Amino acid sequence: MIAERATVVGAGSWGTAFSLVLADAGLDVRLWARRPELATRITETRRNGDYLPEIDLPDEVHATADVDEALEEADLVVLAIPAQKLRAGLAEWAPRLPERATLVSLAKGIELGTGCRMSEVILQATGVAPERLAVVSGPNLAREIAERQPAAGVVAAFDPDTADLVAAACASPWFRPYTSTDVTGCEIAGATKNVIALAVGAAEGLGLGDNSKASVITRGLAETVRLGVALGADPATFSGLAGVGDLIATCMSPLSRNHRVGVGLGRGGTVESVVASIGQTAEGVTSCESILALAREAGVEVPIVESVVAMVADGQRPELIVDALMRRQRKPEKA
Ligand SMILES: NC(=O)c1ccc[n+]([C@@H]2O[C@H](COP(=O)([O-])OP(=O)(O)OC[C@H]3O[C@@H](n4cnc5c(N)ncnc54)[C@H](O)[C@@H]3O)[C@@H](O)[C@H]2O)c1
Ligand SMILES: O=P(O)(O)OC[C@H](O)CO
Repeated sequence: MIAERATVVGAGSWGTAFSLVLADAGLDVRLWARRPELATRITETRRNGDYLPEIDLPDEVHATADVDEALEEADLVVLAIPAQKLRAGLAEWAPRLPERATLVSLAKGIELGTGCRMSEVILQATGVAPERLAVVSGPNLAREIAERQPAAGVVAAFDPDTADLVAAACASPWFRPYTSTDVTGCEIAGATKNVIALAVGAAEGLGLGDNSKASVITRGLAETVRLGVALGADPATFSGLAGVGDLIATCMSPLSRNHRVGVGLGRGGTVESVVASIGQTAEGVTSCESILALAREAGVEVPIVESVVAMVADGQRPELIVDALMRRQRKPEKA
């Protein structure tokens, strides 16, 4: 089976960029925008002025705010709304999903309150069989993808045939999807790197240099692997595109919203003011608390995640956090 028609739910940065990926791979794409006026503007200008203003969208991308029109004959339904909004959003979409459509999650977060990964939220909210679900992750900053800069990603699914189907639907000369069956690993890596990027951004905002940032990235990877493995992930996933690949992109790029929020906090801004000034989703801000809760439940130490929670949720100053991390008990690196 091949996918011919896709619906992308959510016309933000990544939903818009991914609709272009699918169109370049040869699919007919419906891009659903929550606001009818945005759908109209995209149709009229062939651009999404709110999120990717300089990018011309291919003719195969059709914007709409009508759920039924968006879903008509969809082979793939790609979910590109923020993690904390997904369950509520799916309540509206679930009863209208085409019976055989494959669902694809793009969100990189962990649900607050439940600790659910996005695949778990989707399965619970829609009741679809796990074989009909895939997750796309990797170092995929929306702007660079939309500019068609060459990049690779990972399509993870419980069923290898589903991973192949979705990979075929997004493959192009400039987007190279690899496949995986480690859904848990890709999701934990994708959500946790956002939190590590907040810490790295804060270090940058404090004026610290590359040694400090590389140290946080590397130890952040160590705690991500510990958490992922405790939750059943394959350790190899974390040295792949969804792991170290995305960690590097998000921690180092000024395009990353999580990195930028971290920089703002390091410079002394409040969470509210920094997040408002960016005006887009920075998943680490909300998911840091749910990731910490998951880690505590699994009995895993995640000191950097804990520090980010102290900074984001408890308003602690980043300088104090650096000090606390540096004063931790010495131990073997691999512990
Ligand atoms: N932007 C990227 O580079 C990128 C890359 C890979 C993954 N992601 C992930 O994709 C997800 C979406 O991120 P984004 O960058 O598109 O965010 P964004 O802030 O750019 O856009 C979010 C979109 O979701 C819509 N939305 C918000 N609440 C909604 C609701 N209740 N119901 C329906 N729609 C709602 C918004 O209107 C907006 O169109 C996040 O989990 C993010 O981590 C983003
Ligand atoms: O802009 P961010 O921080 O949400 O990161 C975007 C992507 O997840 C990078 O792969």
